[in-house]
Amino acid sequence: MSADAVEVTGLTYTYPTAEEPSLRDVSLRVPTGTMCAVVGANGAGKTTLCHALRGFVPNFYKGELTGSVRVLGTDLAETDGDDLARTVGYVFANPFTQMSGITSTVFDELAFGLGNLGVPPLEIRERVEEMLERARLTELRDRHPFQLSGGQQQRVALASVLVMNQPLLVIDEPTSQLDPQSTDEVFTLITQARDAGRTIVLVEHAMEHVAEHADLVVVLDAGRVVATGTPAEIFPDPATAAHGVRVPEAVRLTGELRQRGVDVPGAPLTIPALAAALGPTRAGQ
Ligand SMILES: Nc1ncnc2c1ncn2[C@@H]1O[C@H](COP(=O)(O)OP(=O)(O)OP(=O)(O)O)[C@@H](O)[C@H]1O
Repeated sequence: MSADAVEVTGLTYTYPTAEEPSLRDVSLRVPTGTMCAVVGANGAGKTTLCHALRGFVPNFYKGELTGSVRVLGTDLAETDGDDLARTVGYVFANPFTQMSGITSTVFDELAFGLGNLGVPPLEIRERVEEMLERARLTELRDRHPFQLSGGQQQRVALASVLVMNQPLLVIDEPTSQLDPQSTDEVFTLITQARDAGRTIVLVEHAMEHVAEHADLVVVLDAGRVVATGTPAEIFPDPATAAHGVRVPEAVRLTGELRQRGVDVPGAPLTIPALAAALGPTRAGQ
């Protein structure tokens, strides 16, 4: 297998009803076992890029696509839907879209995809029980998925994909409806998946978490990749905010402190790192 789980080369894509391309000559590589965050302003093309990694673009949405998308070394143009379902797990931004719509409990919702993949019933039970536990969903196991709150549905949607163990996970805004504690928990689950060797492509607006956990950040602006690098390379660069990306609070505060003449060493990305950079005496004053 290639060392890169994702290799996108010269990808340009236009939706059937659109006049302009939503992705323009996009090239990017995501090494296997890493977490890549895709960031950018509204309409930059983040979801469209996610769709391309799962083949929804152009197979479902149609439209015009040039360039290539390779996942785990295979060109998606030569892969059928069943193979892709085994290879790429996809978490939609709207959990309602994710729900199968035919199960009546959270337990069955988590089991649904495994059943479709032909996993034996005993193994399904074990894997679902373990996932419910890890995702702190055990208390909701007998509830109807449509009777849950938006945030609870979002956690169920993520868990129903994580339980399938595909090697590539494409996750579109998994924390948009979550409170801070649930957001932390979701990042724990995602980083555990990465640390277990799975590759993650993530669209996320919680930049503190992106800064702390992502290995790679790709900045999109009007369908183009305008920067790629580590969080430490991307966030302190003034060009990033100029592309409409909200930077972590620590980066903004560092800028303000420096404008006021405070010497902040390094490029802290998180509040604890900023406090540490300021040193025990100053932080304690
Ligand atoms: N089904 C569609 N048909 C036509 N145009 C579309 C379709 N979906 C998205 N677009 C257009 O493609 C561009 C990129 O949209 P996309 O949803 O990928 O951006 P995004 O970065 O995910 O935005 P957001 O942060 O608001 O979710 C936008 O100009 C949007 O209007």
